[in-house]
Amino acid sequence: MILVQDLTKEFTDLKRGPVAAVKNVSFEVKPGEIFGLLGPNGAGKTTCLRILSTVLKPTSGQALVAGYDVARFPESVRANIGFMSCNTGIYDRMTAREMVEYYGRLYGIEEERLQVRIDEIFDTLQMNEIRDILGSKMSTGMKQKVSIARTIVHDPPVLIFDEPTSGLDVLVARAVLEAVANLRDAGKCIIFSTHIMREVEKLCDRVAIIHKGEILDTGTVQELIDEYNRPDIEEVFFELIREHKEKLSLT
Ligand SMILES: Nc1ncnc2c1ncn2[C@@H]1O[C@H](COP(=O)(O)OP(=O)(O)OP(=O)(O)O)[C@@H](O)[C@H]1O
Repeated sequence: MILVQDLTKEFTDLKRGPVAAVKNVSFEVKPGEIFGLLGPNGAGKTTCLRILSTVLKPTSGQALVAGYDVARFPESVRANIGFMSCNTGIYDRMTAREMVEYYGRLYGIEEERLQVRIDEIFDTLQMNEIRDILGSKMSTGMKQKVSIARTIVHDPPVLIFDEPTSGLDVLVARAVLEAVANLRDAGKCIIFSTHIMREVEKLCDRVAIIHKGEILDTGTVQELIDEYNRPDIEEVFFELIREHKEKLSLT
């Protein structure tokens, strides 16, 4: 469903010169799987997800999403993905239902089907009590539910979540994680970036640890714990980053 091979993205930064935000990254994500990208600030997670969602073009390498090459068939890729970050916008002057309808229409969903789909989503995400509330009157939790609803309104097979719980309180974050897990159980192919170890432990079927644009290792949480003989994923993470920093300082 997602196949990334040797993906590299370089930016030209006025102060720092050329910056390789993503370096020869490769991984695969299957339907019914949540693949985590775990990395500190500036690791390259957002750049990688922006390439997958066709906002940025790769400098080299290849990424296939739902069978389409992101550089050659961006429109087909966009029809097959839903993208959500922590600051996915909510319009103040629209109600929850109007917002989800608006995005459904942008995706060209035929009206009758759209209404059925929205009823279905509002039931599953338990949003019926907020359907007529305006964006300006919503709590953060309500806004996040609307963001998830608009991300999945066209029922895409691939979902991309870029730190979706950033800045949320524990209750709202938990509801978001539950919604993501339910989408996985419904067979979606999900990529999920985070710097929160607990989210990886609870949610991700496999995880790639990323630092300075490079994937340092990939596996299930248990595989990584066993491979590095550490008590938990946090310790694996710090060990890998320490080794990588050491390696970079020698080159
Ligand atoms: N448009 C740009 N121009 C120049 N450098 C950029 C640009 N976008 C990102 N970078 C650099 O690329 C690197 C990776 O950034 P990216 O935003 O992908 O990291 P991240 O893992 O998502 O971190 P964060 O959690 O802070 O968002 C950083 O060094 C960043 O400064």
